[in-house]
Amino acid sequence: MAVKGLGKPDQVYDGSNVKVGIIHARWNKEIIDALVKGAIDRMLSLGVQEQNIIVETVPGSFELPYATKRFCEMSQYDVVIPIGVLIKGSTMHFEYISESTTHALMRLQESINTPVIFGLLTCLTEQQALARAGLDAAKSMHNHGEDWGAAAVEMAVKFGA
Ligand SMILES: O=Nc1c(NC[C@H](O)[C@H](O)[C@H](O)CO)[nH]c(=O)[nH]c1=O
Repeated sequence: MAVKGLGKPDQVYDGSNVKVGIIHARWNKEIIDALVKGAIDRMLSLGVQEQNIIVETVPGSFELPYATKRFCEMSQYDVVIPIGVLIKGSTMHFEYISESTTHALMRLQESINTPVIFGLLTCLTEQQALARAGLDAAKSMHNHGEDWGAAAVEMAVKFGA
């Protein structure tokens, strides 16, 4: 039995009154699109209304923190899901973006007083990223976007402003 992971949800949360913002990067589009679809499909299955899921895009993951902040200043959301896919290249670019973006997204919650779901994949290989979007041939992992959608509904219902 797998130990790692979220396990069965402790409760199913009703998303019918939840308004969600998804801000996603456009780097690594095939993987991004699968993650975004996974998050949306899971939220719809939890009762979130389609018109209450607002999607915006940015060029890359480094733009996510600022865009998420402005997104929440321009409209009211119960929760936001920044989504990005970072894949290690041959330089230190990956490390600097991963570290700075992760810390910025964590800190952002206090300043916007809105739950921020961590939708950043930080992968050492393309194969790792494909697997976490449910796109690898072996279907070795589930689509992590589904987890982010479920977390978004729970956080909005429990702690939404
Ligand atoms: O370099 N690799 C990646 C990347 N770089 C671009 C960066 O986020 C930003 O958009 C530019 O530096 C301009 O500010 N952005 C990603 O989302 N994934 C990557 O794997």
